[in-house]
Amino acid sequence: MFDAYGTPNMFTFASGVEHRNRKKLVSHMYSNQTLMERQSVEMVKRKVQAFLTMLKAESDSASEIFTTLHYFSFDAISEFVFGTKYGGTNALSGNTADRRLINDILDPARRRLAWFGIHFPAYTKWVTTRTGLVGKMVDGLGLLPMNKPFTYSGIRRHALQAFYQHKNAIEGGEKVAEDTTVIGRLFQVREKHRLSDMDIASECADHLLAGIDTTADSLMFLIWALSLPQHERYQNQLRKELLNSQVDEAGWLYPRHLSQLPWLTAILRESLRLYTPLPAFEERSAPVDTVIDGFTIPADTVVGMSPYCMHREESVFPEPRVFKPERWLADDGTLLPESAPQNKWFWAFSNGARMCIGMYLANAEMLMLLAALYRQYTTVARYPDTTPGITSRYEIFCDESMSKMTEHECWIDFQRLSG
Ligand code: HEM
Repeated sequence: MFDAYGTPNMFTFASGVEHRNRKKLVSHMYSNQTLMERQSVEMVKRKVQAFLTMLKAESDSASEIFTTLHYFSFDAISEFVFGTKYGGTNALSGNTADRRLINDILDPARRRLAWFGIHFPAYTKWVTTRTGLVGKMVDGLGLLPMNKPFTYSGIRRHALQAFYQHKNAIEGGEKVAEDTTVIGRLFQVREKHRLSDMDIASECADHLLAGIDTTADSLMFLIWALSLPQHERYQNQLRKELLNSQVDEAGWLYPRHLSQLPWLTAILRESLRLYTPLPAFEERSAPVDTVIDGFTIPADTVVGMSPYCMHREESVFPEPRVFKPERWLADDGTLLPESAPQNKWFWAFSNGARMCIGMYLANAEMLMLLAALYRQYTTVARYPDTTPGITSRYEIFCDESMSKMTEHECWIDFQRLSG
């Protein structure tokens, strides 16, 4: 589904070898070590600062956090993939064209398109790629699962334009593609690994798309959950922990310390457990017969696991529908060890060879934003009886214990702490 410009990328390669070779080219850029050492941390700090500035400058509209957190994740991932000069966006600081690109994902018809893409891939590919007279006929006969423009088409256009800007700049002798960006890294290795223009463009577009909704939706559900009256004690606990933590001279918590703060990490884990933004079945198949736990799985059988189901396994997560961050803490208040069953069943970023490459980047964005936000603000859900809803593949995903839901909308009142 996420081929871009008709060219497969890491996410869509069916072959394990092609997938592995491509992943190796960029995986070190996404490692925790590299992210913490490089300017990425500074980039995330700038985005967090821009988010807080927007909260003050546009306090009315910034309260709708489905949208504003998309600006945050979009600006962060676009700079990580493309840098600041060509392709990095400025939605947080008010660039209207960049903000408009987010509208790309709002049309509910995208779920019908996703359903067709999964169940009738060949048909969907054919009808959605017709142009000219045939394209007009396909459209006129109502054969398209979704009216144009399709989901992500504006963002894909933006990514393609950024690719050509880089290419032209490099050919003109300009040094723009530093090795700190994904596109820079791919241009560096393109000769050795025989990457075509569209290989690079498709890979970059996919990383851009993969880093927007996921991070924004996760943050939205977390802030919403912490802002419900019944969870006030967790918000207070988090704030206490943050205000007691060491900060640098500019008032930032040290990024390396963030993932060791028990309440911050426990709240993030619990939110990703209940509200993982990709809850659906993750399909896998093997080219040879495989024996797992004594069961023979014939070659090419599609198997999979769903984070939604794994995260609601009652023997591991008692009262699975309840938001309980303390389930991630030991009796002495420290975080559970990595070997604890809860951690083994935690599947928000998947696992194995195809697991999320952006996990550490997403964690850095989420932890830094939450730490800065809850040191300065209290948050209250404006409609505490209403869950926000997001699009996950072809389902709407929301908190199923609430009777009301609004899709793509979440209102939070931010109150600045005095002092
Ligand atoms: C909270 C945020 C995120 C969550 C929960 C998440 C979750 C996931 C999951 C579950 C997968 C596996 C999907 C499958 O196998 O069907 C995945 C893959 C992937 N994610 Fe993320 N993701 C997040 C953020 C990011 C970010 C910021 C990036 C930045 C580039 C990213 C890039 C990718 C890529 C490229 C893949 C494909 C990896 C591969 O095929 O080897 N993700 N993600």
